[in-house]
Amino acid sequence: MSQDTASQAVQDFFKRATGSFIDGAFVSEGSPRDVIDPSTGKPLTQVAEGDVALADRAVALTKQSFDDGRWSSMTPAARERILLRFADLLEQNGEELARIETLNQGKSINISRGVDVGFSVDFIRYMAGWTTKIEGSTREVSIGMPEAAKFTTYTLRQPVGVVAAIVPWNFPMMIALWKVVPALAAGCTVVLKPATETPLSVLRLAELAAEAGVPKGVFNVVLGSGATVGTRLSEHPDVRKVTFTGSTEIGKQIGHAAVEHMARFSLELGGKNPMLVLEDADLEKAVNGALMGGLFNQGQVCAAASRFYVHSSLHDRFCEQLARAVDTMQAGPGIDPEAQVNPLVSKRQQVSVQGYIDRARDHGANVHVGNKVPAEGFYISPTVISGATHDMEIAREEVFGPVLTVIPFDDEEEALRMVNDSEYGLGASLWTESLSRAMTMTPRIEAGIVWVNTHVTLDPAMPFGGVKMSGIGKEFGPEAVNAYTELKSICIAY
Ligand SMILES: NC(=O)C1=CN([C@@H]2O[C@H](COP(=O)(O)OP(=O)(O)OC[C@H]3O[C@@H](n4cnc5c(N)ncnc54)[C@H](OP(=O)(O)O)[C@@H]3O)[C@@H](O)[C@H]2O)C=CC1
Ligand SMILES: CCCCCC/C=C/C(=O)O
Repeated sequence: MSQDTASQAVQDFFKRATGSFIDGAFVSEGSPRDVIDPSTGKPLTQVAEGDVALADRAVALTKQSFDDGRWSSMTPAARERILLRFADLLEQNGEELARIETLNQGKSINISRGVDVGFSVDFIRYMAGWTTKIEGSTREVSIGMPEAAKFTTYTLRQPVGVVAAIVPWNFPMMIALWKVVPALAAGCTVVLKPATETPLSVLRLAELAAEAGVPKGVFNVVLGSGATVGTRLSEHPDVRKVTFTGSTEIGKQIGHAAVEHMARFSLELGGKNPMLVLEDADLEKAVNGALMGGLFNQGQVCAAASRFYVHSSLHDRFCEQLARAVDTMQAGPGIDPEAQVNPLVSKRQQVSVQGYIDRARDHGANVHVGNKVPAEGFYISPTVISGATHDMEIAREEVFGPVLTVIPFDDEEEALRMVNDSEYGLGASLWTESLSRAMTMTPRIEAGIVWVNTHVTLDPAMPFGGVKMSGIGKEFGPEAVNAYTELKSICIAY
């Protein structure tokens, strides 16, 4: 698709996408809301937001589409073919989707093309394969009464039913797919609520899923606020599984609401992800890793590196090289592929991140602010903080912005203690040239994923999800599909 065609396709889509996508069509009723371009702060388009009544209607249709078996009773091979077609359509319309994501979220078009679209296409193809590989097992049992009857037992994995997916604004389309595709692969039907700020790309996804052959009503998108639509979806008695990515605070509320009706839930929550740079690390690799792991998507990544424990022999050079790098980065809208610094998603996020930086300065840390950024739009210049201590807010709380906080250490045991001294446990990285140190230290780090000499490297086959306050459950791999199934035991006497 040429750039001009893609640009025209985006404008046509803005006209069509008037609101939620339910039972195969856009719904225009509801309260109008401007969708903002973060690079200007001005409206891109407008959508109608739904309310509790629309959420109820969407759940009812999603339940009907599960109960009548239009999806769950299809053969696994037929579902797999539809999901593969969905991946093909995403790829064919990739430039349009990437533009929608960049215009709405603010991120670099390079990330939208390579990650939000590119990774998603690979992810769907990987997950489609599991559709035909969902397995139970036979079990040898020792049940008594051998003279009266013999027994055979086995397990079945069956789709859990209606899934509610509630997703954030940092990777609106990709994180939605991380939930919708394994759920569909398992035979579930899905109602999805995007973040208020970023409703657009998932609406286009829903259209493409329908075009690929996902039957009407099997994948619905309801727009609306977290307080109304989000709360209703998480407490709705017909929802059998809630899957959420976002803040720990809201994750806890969703977990409590789901437990009220014993719905299953998975929570992919915040992080305060450490990068531990040992004395023998390759400094250049570690600096590049910090820039990538900490500033990718303007640090609006749950697994972003945000606290850096660096051996004191490397600390000053590490900080200097980070500072030099941020001083040269050019800011601009995400749609400009040359711009290395892009706006954050919203004014709210800009204000929140700036607050963390200002308070770190007030608490006595050294704050090095990078190259200047435009006054219009929601920009924050990449910032390197040194001279902070491990107990300061900036070293403990999730900032979710382009802020790198560097803390020196001399003793590896003390560094490991600081790494683990966090309520979070999503991702962590260890930087060392010693295989032996890597093998010894990685099991001791409290995180769902530990990288060595890399950070935020993901693959659809590698389980992803945190420990402690970073969440419950895993995305990716066969674990993700199994998380949308119930395991049933069958026991036959004969
Ligand atoms: N793990 C991650 O990837 C993410 C972590 N975060 C962290 O959270 C901070 C705040 O971001 P924020 O956008 O407020 O995150 P939230 O957790 O509030 O939002 C995530 C999603 O949950 C919805 N939601 C909000 N309240 C409820 C509710 N009571 N019941 C059900 N759903 C709800 C939101 O809807 P709505 O948009 O309408 O409020 C959105 O769709 C960030 O600074 C960051 O630290 C944020 C996003 C992603
Ligand atoms: C595939 C490269 C990076 C993806 C980043 C994923 C972030 C997830 C999240 O914030 O939840």
